[in-house]
Amino acid sequence: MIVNSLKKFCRVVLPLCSHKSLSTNVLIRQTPAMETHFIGHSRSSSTSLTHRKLVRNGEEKKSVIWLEGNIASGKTTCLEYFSKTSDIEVLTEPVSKWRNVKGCNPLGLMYQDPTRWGLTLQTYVQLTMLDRHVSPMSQPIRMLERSIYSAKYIFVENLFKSGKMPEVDFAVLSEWFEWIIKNIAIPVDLIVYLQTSPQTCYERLKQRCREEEKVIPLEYLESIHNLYEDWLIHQKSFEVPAPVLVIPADHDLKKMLHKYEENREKILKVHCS
Ligand SMILES: Nc1ncnc2c1ncn2[C@@H]1O[C@H](COP(=O)(O)OP(=O)(O)O)[C@@H](O)[C@H]1O
Ligand SMILES: O=c1ccn([C@H]2C[C@H](O)[C@@H](COP(=O)(O)O)O2)c(=O)[nH]1
Repeated sequence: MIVNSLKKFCRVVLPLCSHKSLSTNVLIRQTPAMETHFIGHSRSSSTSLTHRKLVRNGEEKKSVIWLEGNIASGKTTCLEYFSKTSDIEVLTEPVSKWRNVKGCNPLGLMYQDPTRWGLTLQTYVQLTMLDRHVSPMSQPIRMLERSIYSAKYIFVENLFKSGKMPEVDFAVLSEWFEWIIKNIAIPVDLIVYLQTSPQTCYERLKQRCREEEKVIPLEYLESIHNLYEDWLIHQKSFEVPAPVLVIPADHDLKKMLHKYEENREKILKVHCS
C-alpha cells in the first residue's frame, strides 16, 4: 500500500521534472595541496536518474547544489553567507525536526542508544531530506545542506559498519533508499564538499555545544570523515551523482568567507553551464 502511494506520488511529482544526463567522464585535476579543486563526475551508477537539471514546465532551468561535509564543518555558516545572494535559495538540514517530532527527539535518542534508535532517526532523516529534494524551487539556484545520499552513504553506512545498526534495519533502510533513488528524481548539478580535519570539527562541535552531540567522541568524526573521503574524494565507495568542488575548510572564519567569495563563480557557474 505504501509503495502504491509512493508510485502515485511519483506520477504527480515526476512530470514536473525532466532529466538531463551529462556525458562527463572521471576527471581529476591535480592542484597544489589545500587549493580548491574540482573532481569530475563519475557515471558509474546503475541508475539513469543521476545528474539532472530540473526544468519546470519546460521553462526556466534551475540548478541544485548540495553542500556536504562532516558534522560542524561549517556548512550552515557557508549557507548563511550565500543566502545573502539574490537568485539563491538556501535550504538547511531539518535538524529541528530531527530533534522534535511530536515531542520526541530521535536525534538525541540515536546518540544515547544508536542500536535501538538508529533506524528511527535515519528513517525520519530519509523522509525529511526527500521532502527537501522534491519541494518546489523558488529561485533559479538552490543550495541544499547535505542530501538523502549522504544520509545513506555516510550516516547509515557508519552505523552499520560500526556494528551499531542491526543487519535487518540496514537492509530495510537500504531497500527504501534504493527504491527512492530509482523512482523519484533527486536533482543535483554540483556537490560542494567542505573538507575539514576531524580535529577541526571536534573543536567546532564543542564550541557549538548542541546538547545531543555532547557524547560525540573524536573517533565518530573520524569515521564520518573517512566515509566522506571515500565517497567524494577517492570515489571508490558509492555513486557520486554530480561533479565535486572541494573547498578546504579548516581555516578561520575570516579566511573561509574569503574562500567562499573566491569560489562564488565556480559554484554559481553551474547555473550557466
Ligand atoms: N571557519 C570557522 N572557524 C571557526 N569556527 C567556525 C567556522 N565556521 C563555522 N564555525 C563555527 O563552528 C560551529 C559549527 O559550524 P556550523 O556552520 O554550524 O557547521 P555545520 O552546519 O557543518 O554543522 C558553529 O559554532 C560555527 O559558528
Ligand atoms: O543522516 C544523518 C544526518 C545528520 N545526522 C546528525 C549529525 C549531526 O549530529 C546532526 C546535524 O548535522 P550537522 O553536520 O551539524 O548539520 O545530525 C545524522 O545522525 N544522520
